Amino acid sequence: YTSSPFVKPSSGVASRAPSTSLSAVGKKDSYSVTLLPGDGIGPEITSATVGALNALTSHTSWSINFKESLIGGAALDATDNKDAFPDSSLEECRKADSILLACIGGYKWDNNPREARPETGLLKMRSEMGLFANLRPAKVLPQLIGASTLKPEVITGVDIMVVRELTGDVYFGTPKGIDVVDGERVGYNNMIYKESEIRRIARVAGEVAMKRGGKICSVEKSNVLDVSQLWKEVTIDVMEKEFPKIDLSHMYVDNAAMQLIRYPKQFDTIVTGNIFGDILSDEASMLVGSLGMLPSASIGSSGPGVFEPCHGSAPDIAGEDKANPLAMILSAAMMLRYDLGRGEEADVLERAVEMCLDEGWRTGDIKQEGDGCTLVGCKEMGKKVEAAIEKCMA
Ligand SMILES: NC(=O)c1ccc[n+]([C@@H]2O[C@H](COP(=O)([O-])OP(=O)(O)OC[C@H]3O[C@@H](n4cnc5c(N)ncnc54)[C@H](O)[C@@H]3O)[C@@H](O)[C@H]2O)c1
Ligand SMILES: CC(C)[C@H](C(=O)O)[C@@H](O)C(=O)O
Ligand SMILES: [Mg+2]
Repeated sequence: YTSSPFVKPSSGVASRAPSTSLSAVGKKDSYSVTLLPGDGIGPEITSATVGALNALTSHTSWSINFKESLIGGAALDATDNKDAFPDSSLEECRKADSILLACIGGYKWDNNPREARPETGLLKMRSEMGLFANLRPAKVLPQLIGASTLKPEVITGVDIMVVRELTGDVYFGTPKGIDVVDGERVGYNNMIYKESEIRRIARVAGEVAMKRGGKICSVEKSNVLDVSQLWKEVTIDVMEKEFPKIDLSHMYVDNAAMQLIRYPKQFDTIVTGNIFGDILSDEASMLVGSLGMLPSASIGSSGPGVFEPCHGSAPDIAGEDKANPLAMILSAAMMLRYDLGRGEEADVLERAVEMCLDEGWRTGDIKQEGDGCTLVGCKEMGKKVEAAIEKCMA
């Protein structure tokens, strides 16, 4: 399709996200994809994404078979609040070629005990499936320059890949809990990284950066934290021995949070731990214009990857047909490229998203007053993407 005059080479969000040697199942005639719609806006954006993928595969010789599974609050509701990621879902995920996840969480489950929270299901999935690397590209599209709260000259041309470690850090460290000590409650979590965990995420960052600008900024807090000191030492060692061409720099996370706003163009690839990556990637979404535009790929050293927007279940707009489905659709493009070995079709999907933006369709999160664009809902945005795909494939 890239030979079609209509399909310009994509400059899309995920297209600068190079495939790594991780996860890919490669080309097949028929792929099985497990869908995890989850909670809140999840079912709405999933439906738009499946519509876009079906529009795409109606023109290809290969197909995708979708099977839905439960995660998050939806799984808690179905299991009498027992499990936010039941074994049946894990099995479905393990045997699929790839997995598309929307988002989890919501007010209804916010007061559940930790083990019965939707978030616990998401963490269980990442951990059980060994998805230690989370790639979160933040590429500013020219069509959305006005959607950011930052000045155009600060964000034009920004193209950052956040490589976030996903199965370690305070998220998983033990001991953890809330105990009573000396008559008062004390809450604690443990920020912990093994050398091997740092080494493998540094390797992913090296691989990713070699296919991008060749520059890595490792973000930590080694001026204060021992775990960050180890992070820094191991990262330096990996780059010196395995990626000598990489231009490696180091930044404390507090400074990085500031620099991302001050001069984001200084960054190419950022490698960082789980909690810092979580925070910095949400921050980076405002360079792009909206959290509703940020896709991600969660991958491990083998088995299927999970492709998921960076945002949550947006309970404030759930069920109102207001959600932006583009982050999930762009996550599907990452799935095509990384897991399914279908880079050309991933280009088409990204190009279709850009065409919709060129045509002026905007969900509320990316609509500006006086921008001359047309406000659409989640469903309609999905249909516009489908129509753009038809034009691309014609
Ligand atoms: N990966 C995930 O599933 C994930 C990620 C983050 C938060 N969460 C969960 O989601 C719930 C809500 O968390 P939160 O409010 O802090 O974060 P959120 O990402 O759900 O929402 C933050 C803000 O961004 C908006 N937003 C997010 N995605 C959008 C989209 N696609 N289109 C338009 N607007 C969008 C929301 O309306 C809200 O105003 C919590 O239960 C949280 O734990 C889940
Ligand atoms: C919901 C939560 C567990 C999750 C995280 O912290 O990783 C979310 O914020 C994300 O970014 O995917
Ligand atoms: Mg987050």
